[in-house]
Amino acid sequence: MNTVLHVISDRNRRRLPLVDALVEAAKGGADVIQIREKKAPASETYTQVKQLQQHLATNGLAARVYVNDRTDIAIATDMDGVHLAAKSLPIETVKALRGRANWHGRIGCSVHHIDEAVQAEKDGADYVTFGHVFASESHPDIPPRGLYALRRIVEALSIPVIAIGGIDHTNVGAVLDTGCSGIAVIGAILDTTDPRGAAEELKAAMARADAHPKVPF
Ligand SMILES: Cc1ncc(COP(=O)(O)OP(=O)(O)O)c(N)n1
Ligand SMILES: Cc1ncsc1CCOP(=O)(O)O
Ligand SMILES: [Mg+2]
Repeated sequence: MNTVLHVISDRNRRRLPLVDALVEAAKGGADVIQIREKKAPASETYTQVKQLQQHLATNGLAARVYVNDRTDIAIATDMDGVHLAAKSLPIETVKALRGRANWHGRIGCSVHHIDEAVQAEKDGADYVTFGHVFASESHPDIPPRGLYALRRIVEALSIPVIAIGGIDHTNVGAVLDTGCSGIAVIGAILDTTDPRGAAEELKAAMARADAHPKVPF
């Protein structure tokens, strides 16, 4: 069964212009591209999403596009999903908005502990992301939470669990061995001058892992 690769944008951790880097990642096999620009005004994120959607369509790329936090932009641009962070609207509220807008995107959220993960599933999240699993440049002051904690969350939940934090082609096999449904990365793809090659390398390592995700993403 396939596991998925999410690539998350970070304007401070990329070598190429951001949209170009994300399109290259999609060419290399990224399944989901998430626009995560916490400090950008709505109009800027909206424009970035539109550009990315257009470039993916022009290149015939099937990668799905998600946005971090901004349910309004997800609905306005008919995105494939929204990823809710700790300070985002509550899951139940976003589900209600989804229904009212007749939008069909998925709603995921970040969790940092098993209790939060169980609660997110109860609240109706379509998937959760747990991390950071390994040391990550994004969280230099917080100790990594590790593979054991990831495995416990996978075992406890019936929705897909995506792993994040410090994941690359050298350790992705151990991550997928937990039964999680996929991975999310920034540095392994964006912090390179060849995001396409890096995505291909990571997808090849994922394929070699012969993973058996508990649930498909
Ligand atoms: C797929 C995916 N997983 C995790 C994150 C991290 O979310 P973040 O915006 O950092 O959320 P909080 O840590 O603030 O709760 C993500 N963006 N995407
Ligand atoms: C946003 C986020 N949340 C937990 S770890 C992380 C950063 C992931 O980046 P990298 O893949 O470079 O460790
Ligand atoms: Mg975070």
